[in-house]
Amino acid sequence: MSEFAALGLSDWLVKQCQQLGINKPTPVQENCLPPTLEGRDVMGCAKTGSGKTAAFVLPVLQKLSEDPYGIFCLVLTPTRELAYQIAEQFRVLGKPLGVKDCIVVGGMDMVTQALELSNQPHVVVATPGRLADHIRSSNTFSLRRIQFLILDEADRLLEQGCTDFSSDLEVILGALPAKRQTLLFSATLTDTLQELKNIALNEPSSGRANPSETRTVEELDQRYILTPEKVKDAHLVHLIQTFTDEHHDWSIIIFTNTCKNCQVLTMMLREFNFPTISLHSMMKQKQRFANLAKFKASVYRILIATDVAARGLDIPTVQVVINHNTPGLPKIYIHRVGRTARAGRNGVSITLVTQYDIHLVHSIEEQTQTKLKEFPTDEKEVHKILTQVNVARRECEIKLEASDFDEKKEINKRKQMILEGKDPDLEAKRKAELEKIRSRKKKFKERIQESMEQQKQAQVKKSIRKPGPKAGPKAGPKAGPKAGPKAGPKAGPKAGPKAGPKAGPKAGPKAGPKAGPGPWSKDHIEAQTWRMSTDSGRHLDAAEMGGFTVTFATELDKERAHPPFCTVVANSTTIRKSWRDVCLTNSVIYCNTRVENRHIQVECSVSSGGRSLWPPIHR
Ligand SMILES: Nc1ncnc2c1ncn2[C@@H]1O[C@H](COP(=O)(O)OP(=O)(O)OP(=O)(O)O)[C@@H](O)[C@H]1O
Repeated sequence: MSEFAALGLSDWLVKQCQQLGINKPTPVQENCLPPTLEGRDVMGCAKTGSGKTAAFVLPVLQKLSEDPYGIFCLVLTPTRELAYQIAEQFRVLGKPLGVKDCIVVGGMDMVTQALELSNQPHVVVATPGRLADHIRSSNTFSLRRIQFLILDEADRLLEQGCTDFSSDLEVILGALPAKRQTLLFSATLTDTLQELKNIALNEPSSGRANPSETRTVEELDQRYILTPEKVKDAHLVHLIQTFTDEHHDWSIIIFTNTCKNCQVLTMMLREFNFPTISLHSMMKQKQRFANLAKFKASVYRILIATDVAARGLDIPTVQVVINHNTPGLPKIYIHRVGRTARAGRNGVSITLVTQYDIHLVHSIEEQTQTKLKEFPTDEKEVHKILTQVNVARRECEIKLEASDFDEKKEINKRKQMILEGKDPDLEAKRKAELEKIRSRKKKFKERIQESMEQQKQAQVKKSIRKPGPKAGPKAGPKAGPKAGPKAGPKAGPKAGPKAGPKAGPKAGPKAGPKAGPGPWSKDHIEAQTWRMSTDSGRHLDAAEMGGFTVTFATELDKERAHPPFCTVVANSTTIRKSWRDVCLTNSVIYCNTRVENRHIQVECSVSSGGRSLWPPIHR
């Protein structure tokens, strides 16, 4: 007797399995088949590529063959591609039974789906959003008699990721009978265990093989490459070149974090003549299916995808998975790398890690209980192509910006809002209002910070003015230590506006009256000068070169329309600098003259379009 038969599977199904090369049950099938056939709820948690789909398809088909009617079974899954893959398994394994299935996913014609649903299919495979739409809008079908509810990638369906299924699930669960069998499957069930148990209603049998073992398969060689962000693409091109040179029949999936990045990388790799195709949620559904079909048929050997392809896809030819970005969550990593090394085959995963992602690698290693090994690369070769690759990428980015990619994104967003019953224009208005409030708050905060900074600087200035050993003999008779016992307290905090003229022998008439107490007075400039000198440890040099640090970027930013000019008078020499120069020198204005004394007299003003901008109080 075959091992499948020993688990309680009917002869016709055992034969069907054998025809498909499924001879010996995998551990998850061994654990899940008997309780499902007994009528119990089941939670099947097993590694990627371990045959979880057959673990629920086989018992459902057996039960269906005993009492066939429609709609008998509902399978929910997070992605459209996965829905088609599951439906195919029902069709292939249930061929002798003539199983009628119906796929209900977004991006496809709703009327056709409604017609198919009303024809009482045996099995409905759906993504939650579209099925909930049908339940809300139509009464031509009923899910009240279903025997099986299956949540594939159950943890994804329950978590609140970028797509939140919770409200759709509520609608769907409300349309189902309480008396049913619920089967929950994923390679990463642990995080959402309690919610899953609630959905299962009856205490579910756990189909987990061994909870303490590693969470990725042994056949997977898990590697990483530590790289600076800007060398990442060169590493990617080099890796693909190496793999395609060495293996003609290998397929590669590259995961990246955004649709735009996916598109840019696809364009860039095509520039290097790699047969590349993409899969992301901003593509039309028909295009998504077509691209996946071409990749499965090895017409294209490289698929660049977002996490829309991270779960469930079963493509045996995939030998390599490259993570162009390190996944933020270990479970996303587990699913991504699980696209290779499936059903006992070998595979390699390579994660490109920047210095900022090292902590992510640590948590991946902790969760998977596997240490990632470094992938040996020829750095010299990578650096040889660095400029070429980065230029190609930039060109592709420019091309994409020139296309209507961002516009399409907006249109898709609007469509999504309309589907969710929201008014896109109203939402846009609300968003703009929110943005205004946020920016007002931000400006307010900045102003407070600025004034605090000014207060601090004023204090620094006052403390500098205190006669100390550094002000020394050059600071003039009154400010220096020789000024006698009274010099200290007078030059101290109470010295205020008078500190300017008394600070040194060259204080001169110009500096005197204008050196008011306000934050934008030239005293302020001096304070800044001193602060910069001491901070940078170039106390004397800065003064000798006549360098003055002036902090006015926030004030000037508002005036970009008329490029402002900055006029500095240092020891009677006037220099005029354009705003651009000031920017380029990091707000340090350098005088042309060599200054003999550290106590330089400075006047600084900034004007724009004939108007004086700075300092606002004194000029
Ligand atoms: N008992 C078996 N013996 C050999 N191959 C099997 C067996 N059961 C399933 N398979 C094959 O293993 C492959 C992976 O199966 P499946 O897609 O169900 O994995 P999975 O556990 O659902 O993976 P994932 O977690 O990535 O969704 C399929 O190609 C399937 O046909």
